[in-house]
Amino acid sequence: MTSNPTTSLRVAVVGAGRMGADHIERLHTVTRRAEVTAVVDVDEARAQAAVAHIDGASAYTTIEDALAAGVDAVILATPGFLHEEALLPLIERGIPVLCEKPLTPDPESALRVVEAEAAAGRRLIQVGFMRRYDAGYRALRELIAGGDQGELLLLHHQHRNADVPPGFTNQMIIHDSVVHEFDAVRFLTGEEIVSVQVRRGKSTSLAPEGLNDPQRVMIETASGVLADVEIFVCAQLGYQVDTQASFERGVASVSGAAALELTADRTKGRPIDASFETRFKDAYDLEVQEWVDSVLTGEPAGPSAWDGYATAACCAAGVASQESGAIEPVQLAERPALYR
Ligand SMILES: NC(=O)C1=CN([C@@H]2O[C@H](COP(=O)(O)OP(=O)(O)OC[C@H]3O[C@@H](n4cnc5c(N)ncnc54)[C@H](O)[C@@H]3O)[C@@H](O)[C@H]2O)C=CC1
Ligand SMILES: O=C1[C@@H](O)[C@H](O)[C@@H](O)[C@H](O)[C@H]1O
Repeated sequence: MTSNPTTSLRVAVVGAGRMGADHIERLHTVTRRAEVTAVVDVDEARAQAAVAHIDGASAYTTIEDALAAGVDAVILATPGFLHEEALLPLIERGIPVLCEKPLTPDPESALRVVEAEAAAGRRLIQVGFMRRYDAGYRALRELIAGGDQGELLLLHHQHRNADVPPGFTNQMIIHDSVVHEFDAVRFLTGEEIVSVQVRRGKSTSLAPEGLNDPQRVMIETASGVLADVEIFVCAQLGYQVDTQASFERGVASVSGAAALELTADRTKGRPIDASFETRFKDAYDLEVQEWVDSVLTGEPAGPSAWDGYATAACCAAGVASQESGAIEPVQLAERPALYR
């Protein structure tokens, strides 16, 4: 796209499920300089329902049909294992994409996407790591970079979901959920992750068949910062994503609890969010706005396909460690010049 502040980006949202529907609403009601002109879903009724209240938007069952009608950019919100087959043709056609995380679930397919983009010679893909747009995570990153509290030594993450659908597997707990912490650790420290260890302990009886929940993940960065993650996706209590950082001279916390502490009805406390849609609403809004603006100006700025690949490599180490219990090294290919 050429730089023109009055242009309105014609966006196709591919996948009108839970996250796609949230992005469609955001584009329609919050985002400036963009409009939803197409919704693509293999479930035709779902695509039609998603556009019913949006003037000028049409429903499709294939990306090709939507592109033929004229689209400037795509938000890809199909399940992660379907991302590669959608991304490769979009890269070939030079269409910018905001791809929901994970870029792809495994490093081999993620590297194919990176290589295709590097061959195209320009950044077209932004990955939906929305924590990079959260005010708390941004402030923590600045604190770490500024060094006022001394060196960062440890990060502690709690990532709790109320529940997950049947069929959610041990592998998914890593590449659908912990992938956010892999990216957050890389974002906060500015370092690559060198090893991952996962311990599966006692499991809640409330997890779907075949899922160990919670699990404990230990991450080590290139300079030796250790980050631990409690990932607990059937925690019942609501949606909770918090991080504490221990420095040489202090501790800083990122917490979603913005509400007042209230003492009433024999209870003292703060409400927590029910789901990611509310906990990270401001972050998703900013993520999509900055992506739209970067497409319009032709200056990509958000998390890249390389970030998607590097986190997929961490996921592979995590999945290997779920079986071995060992500290598994993260193997990375050479970073193409496009991402340096
Ligand atoms: N950033 C975040 O916090 C979150 C990100 N996500 C990510 O968003 C993506 C979608 O997840 P959900 O919305 O939870 O899944 P979902 O299962 O609710 O929706 C997926 C949709 O894609 C459609 N679909 C499947 N194959 C398709 C194809 N070939 N072409 C077009 N449509 C197709 C399905 O019919 C369905 O409507 C995933 O990558 C997931 O990891 C999901 C939740 C939160
Ligand atoms: O991306 C997300 C979901 O796909 C994932 O399943 C959840 O665990 C995360 O908290 C949410 O942000």
